[in-house]
Parts: sequence; structure tokens; C-alpha cells
Amino acid sequence: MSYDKHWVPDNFPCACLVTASSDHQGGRQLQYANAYAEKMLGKSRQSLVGQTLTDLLTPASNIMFDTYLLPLLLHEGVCEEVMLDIQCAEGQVIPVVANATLTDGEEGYIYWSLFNATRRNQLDQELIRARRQLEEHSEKLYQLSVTDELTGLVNRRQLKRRAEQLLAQARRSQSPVSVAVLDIDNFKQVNDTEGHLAGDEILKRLADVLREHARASDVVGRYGGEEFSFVLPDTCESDALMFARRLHELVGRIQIGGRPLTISIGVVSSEQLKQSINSYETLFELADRAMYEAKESGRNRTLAARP
Ligand SMILES: Nc1nc2c(ncn2[C@@H]2O[C@H](COP(=O)(O)OP(=O)(O)OP(=O)(O)O)[C@@H](O)[C@H]2O)c(=O)[nH]1
Repeated sequence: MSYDKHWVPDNFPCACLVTASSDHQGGRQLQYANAYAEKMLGKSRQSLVGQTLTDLLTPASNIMFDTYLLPLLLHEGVCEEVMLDIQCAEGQVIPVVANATLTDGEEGYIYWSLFNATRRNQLDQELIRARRQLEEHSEKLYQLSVTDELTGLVNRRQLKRRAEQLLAQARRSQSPVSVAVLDIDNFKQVNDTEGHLAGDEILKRLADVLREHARASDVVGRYGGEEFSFVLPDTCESDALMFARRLHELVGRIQIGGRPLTISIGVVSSEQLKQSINSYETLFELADRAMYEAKESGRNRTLAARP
């Protein structure tokens, strides 16, 4: 089997162009274009020969050509995989991957191959879109994994994680942190008399009050059931007690069957503990115990833990 070597460039699946490196257009004037170039550019070979590469490139690609591609080519004798945009006959712009080699130094020819990169760019765009969607999905999944579905507050897992972060910061800055645990009083009765859905509504309204009462730096979450917890950075015990007093007032504005909602709160401040045992677990346990003591001593009150 043999082939006609004059037809070889016409069978390549890319635009093959030749320019003379020393022409008066600075290596831009086309001397040759293959059949693929005719088809891709929508121009006849006759009209292409004599035109310059500058005529074919978009303004941005011309800047790339002048400032990067041509100097590199003249210096290195080769340049590979440079993205350019070609303006075709109908005004359509085609992205291409350009490779070029320079023969015989400055007096020689430059051989160009321009691969149509339209599909490659489309695939890139699809990959970027798919990656963005994956990021959005994983962000949604993350939010679901750290949020309590009913109240929108952070859930127990996230509460612990954020609390440990705040405690680590507080240890470094040697500032106090307080933890408050609060529980709705006689909530079973609310469910029994008003129904479970009304109970859910109360939990949501209480969560709104807690969220509004919290400072941006506080962490407030639903620990489980009708039990909630606050982590209050830069807050000593007396400030935490003041905070709890205000909370009783605000929560009391929620009415159930004509009666104000009441809560019992236990608070503890890290000041009262040795640095080494300042874990959220320890602080929570102490505040929880104080909260149960508040229940036992009549409910609707706050007690400070006495470790
Ligand atoms: N509606 C609703 N009720 C819940 C939810 N989680 C827990 N509960 C209810 O909260 C009630 C808690 O009851 P108990 O543990 O007996 O406490 P209590 O009635 O509040 O009494 P004290 O805590 O002693 O004041 C139970 O009836 C649970 O079913 C929830 O997501 N929605």
C-alpha cells in the first residue's frame, strides 16, 4: 500500500497551516492551509493563503499570540497546547489547541496544528457544572447532618463540636465560658392536652426565642427532646445567670392554653473548674444536674452548678 504524500496533510483531523517565520508580517502570513482548515474556518484555501493569522484570531487571542506564543516559538522553536480562539467565516468563534514548530531557525517555516477544542471545552463546562452540583449537594448534606430538623438549631453532634472549639479558644485566651442547659417544664402535659403537633409548634417557637436571644458568638442547639443547651463564650457565672433571667422572661411570653411556657435552667461556668476538666461533657453534665435540681425545687427557675 502506498499514499500520495502531497495529500497527507489533507487527511489530518486538524487544521494544518504553514507560515514563513521571516515574512514581513512577522511570521503570521499563511503560506499553506490543509483541507481541514478550509472546512473548520469556512474559507477556501485560495482565500486563506495570503491572509495572516492575525486576521483569523480574536482580539484576545492576538494578544496571546504576540506576547506569549510567538516569542516562545522564536526562542524555543516549539510551542505546545496553547488555547486560542479562531474567528470563522460566519463570525462563529472556535476554541482551538495550537501546537507549532519552527524549522531552520529564523529563516524557516512555522508548522501549525490547530485542534478543534469545542467538544473538549463543552466537556470541561459539564465537568465544572457537575462539580458545582456535587459541592451544593455535599453542602446540603452537611447542613442536614448538623441541623435539628424540627427547630433548625444545631443538633447535639454539632453542639458538642462547636462547644469544644469555643472551649479550646477560651483556654488559649484564658477567658470564661458558661454552659446553660434548659428544659421545658411539664412538656408531657402539653403534648397530652394540646397534641403532639402543638407540642412541636411550641418547640419551634422556643427555638426562635433562643436563637434571637443568643449573641452571634454563642452556640445554641437542641440537645434532644425538649432539652436545649447554650454555650456562652466570654461569660462568667453572674453574666450567665443574668442571661438566664432574661430567658425566663422571654420564654414566658409563649402561651400554652392561656398559661405561660416555663423552663428550668442549670448553668455552670468554666471559672469554677480546673482547666484540665473543662470539657463540654463535664460542663454539660454539671449544668444538667443543676437543671434537674431546679426542677426538683419547683421548676421555672435557674440554678448554678456547685461543683
Ligand atoms: N411534640 C414533641 N414532643 C417531644 C419531642 N421530643 C420529646 N417530646 C416530649 O417531651 C416530653 C418530655 O416529658 P418528660 O421527660 O416526662 O418531662 P416533662 O413532662 O417536661 O416534665 P419535667 O421535665 O419534669 O418538667 C415527652 O412527652 C416527649 O414525648 C418532640 O420532638 N416533639
